[in-house]
Amino acid sequence: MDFRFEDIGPAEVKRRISAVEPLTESVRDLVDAVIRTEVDDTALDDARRQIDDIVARLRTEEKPGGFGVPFTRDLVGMPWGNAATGVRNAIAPPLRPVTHAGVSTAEVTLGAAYEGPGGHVHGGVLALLLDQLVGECASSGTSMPHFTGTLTVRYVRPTKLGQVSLRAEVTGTQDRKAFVSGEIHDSEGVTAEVEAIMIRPKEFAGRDEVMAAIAEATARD
Ligand SMILES: CCCCCCCC(=O)SCCNC(=O)CCNC(=O)[C@H](O)C(C)(C)COP(=O)(O)OP(=O)(O)OC[C@H]1O[C@@H](n2cnc3c(N)ncnc32)[C@H](O)[C@@H]1OP(=O)(O)O
Repeated sequence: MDFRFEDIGPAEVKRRISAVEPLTESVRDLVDAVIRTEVDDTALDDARRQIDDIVARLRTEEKPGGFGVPFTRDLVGMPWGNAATGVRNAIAPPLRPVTHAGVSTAEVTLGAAYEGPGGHVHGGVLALLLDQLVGECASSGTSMPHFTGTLTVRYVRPTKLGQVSLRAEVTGTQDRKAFVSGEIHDSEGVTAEVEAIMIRPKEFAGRDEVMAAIAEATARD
């Protein structure tokens, strides 16, 4: 598992997010524009050249592999490359889950980039968002990371592109397992339901073990 530690606090986290997030939003907008544009072939080719120049500039300094999940000195995770929530990831819609009293919720707008059946959301995207939400729900309930063991999605009916809301709740626990139920709604009601078995890996017996795993990974870097 790629854990790292960075000796930074909330002000530096905020600065880094505000520096990169506008770029992520612009790239998300770019993805949408490439899908929907009706400009001619010359304009498409011109756009490609300009984008290739920008990519080359960004790649002059880059990390190997993925972004990983660095932790701050307060043990706050920074999963900024995460496919569902990452503040650096233009593929992420992004999902912004909020957990209160054991219930996780999120509202997100899914546009052209998330299409599967015409005018409707791709089933894999719905599974991605539900997976993330049940993960955050199980993990925030115990303040310990839980990974997805089994995720069962029932697609009730097609989900219209546009705004959707998600909800997840822990329905039971047994040793290192948390059982989580959830659902997705579009403007006309429930479109998908999920049942998940989330598991806290045995190496994470408590906060001390998580700290040790982060320290070990940081020392390896
Ligand atoms: C805040 C963070 C939010 C992140 C959200 C992101 C969610 C994700 O996408 S996580 C990525 C996808 N998931 C993974 O990659 C997980 C891959 N699998 C694993 O790492 C391991 O198999 C793991 C951690 C799930 C279980 O391993 P381990 O801790 O060794 O389990 P093990 O000791 O064999 O079994 C413990 C219990 O879980 C059960 N179990 C094990 N695997 C599964 C499974 N896949 N499904 C259901 N139950 C399982 C066992 O039967 C056992 O139950 P019991 O105690 O009743 O006998």
